[in-house]
Amino acid sequence: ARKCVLSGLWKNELGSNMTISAVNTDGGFTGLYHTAVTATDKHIRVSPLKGSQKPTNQRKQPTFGFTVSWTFSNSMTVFVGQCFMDDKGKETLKTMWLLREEVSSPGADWKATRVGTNIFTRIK
Ligand SMILES: O=C1C=CC(=NNc2ccccc2C(=O)O)C=C1
Repeated sequence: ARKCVLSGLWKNELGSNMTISAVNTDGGFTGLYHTAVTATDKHIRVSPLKGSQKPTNQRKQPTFGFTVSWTFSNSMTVFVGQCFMDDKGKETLKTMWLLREEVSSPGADWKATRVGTNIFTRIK
């Protein structure tokens, strides 16, 4: 199939894994994000994710967004990107993210959000 599908198991260049459930008819999906980032020494590093993608009946390489609510910190990350498929059928999720940390006061708001890129490739 020439369609790039979000459901399944993915890993990013940090070594984090994410599992995305079946995408429902309105493009919604949920999943679990297992971070490789040792942000804290806590062992629980699986966090829930929720997102949506553009339907693939019209699109072959849909855009999507999802939010990870980290279970081990007061931070939140939103990812936005597109699902690409190369001519060999290999799928890649090219994303940018915003990581919002909880800060103690509005005066610290300026330093609360980080931005970056992540590339996810399919596992198995
Ligand atoms: O409280 C925190 C601090 C750092 C975090 N880094 N993980 C990420 C941040 C952005 C993109 C990917 C990841 C990842 O874990 O793969 C997560 C929660």
